[in-house]
Amino acid sequence: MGFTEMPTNQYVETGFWNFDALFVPQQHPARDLQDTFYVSDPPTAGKPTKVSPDDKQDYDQYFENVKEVHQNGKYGSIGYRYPWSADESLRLVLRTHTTSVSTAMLHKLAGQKTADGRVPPARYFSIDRVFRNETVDATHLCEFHQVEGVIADYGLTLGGLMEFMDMFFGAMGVTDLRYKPAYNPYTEPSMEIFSYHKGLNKLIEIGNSGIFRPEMLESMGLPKDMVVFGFGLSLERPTMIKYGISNIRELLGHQVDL
Ligand SMILES: COC[C@@H]1[C@H](c2ccc(C#Cc3ccccc3)cc2)[C@@H]2CN(C(=O)Nc3ccc(OC4CC4)cc3)C[C@@H](O)[C@@H](O)CN12
Repeated sequence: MGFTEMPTNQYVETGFWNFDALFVPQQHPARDLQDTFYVSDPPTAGKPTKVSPDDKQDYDQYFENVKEVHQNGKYGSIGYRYPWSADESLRLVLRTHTTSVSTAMLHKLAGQKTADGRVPPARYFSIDRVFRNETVDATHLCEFHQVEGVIADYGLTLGGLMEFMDMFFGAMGVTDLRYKPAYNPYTEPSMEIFSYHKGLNKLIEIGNSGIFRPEMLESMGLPKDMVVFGFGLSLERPTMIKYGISNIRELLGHQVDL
């Protein structure tokens, strides 16, 4: 479907890339210790800097834009109006979603211009480990594999996102999807995606999606008329359903024949 794989081989992120750049406020519960693993050594990282000589991006301006959009609002948003802390944004975490990588890829895209001076459309995907300080039980571990896709283009609509999700899941034989309004700090509108599972005789949640907010996209320098879809699901849930596995531990480690 034209997606390029994202480089997701870095599990430790700053709060900046995992939360602040996604317009997740510093008081958001997802940033609490009961949800996020913080790395204590080293406790913080330096401010984001150029990743390679051909990196055209102005990271100082990006950092200022993120601070401003949280603290006072920007780009037509009233923001959250709280004193944004640079130190808090530089704390290190085990990434709670691969959307931190999608953010870095979109920021890099914003620095690219085609001959007509426009940021080119792009499609990125990743499938990799994410870490959450969850209470471990039969279906939850402190980590899971997130499948994520991002589509950046001009003139995209919410109906188009639904149509794409119908195609994406349709390719796996999952049809007749239902969409339910949801909330993510970084996407507005957001939708949970459901499908009726004949075997389980009930509607099951098969993913989440949304349109990234201007507070996130314009802060990184993407043009106002560029729209970006994001969607995600896990690898463990479909695997457990497909193979009738009730305990998530059966997916990992040595198989113990009882
Ligand atoms: C803390 O839980 C997060 C995880 C995981 C998840 C949720 C959201 C995203 C996302 C996202 C996103 C949204 C907007 C922009 C960018 C990314 C990614 C993974 C699954 C997402 N879920 C999930 O995978 N369910 C699922 C997926 C597929 C499936 O069968 C396949 C079709 C054949 C069956 C089930 C839904 C639930 O399991 C949910 O309770 C658990 N979710």
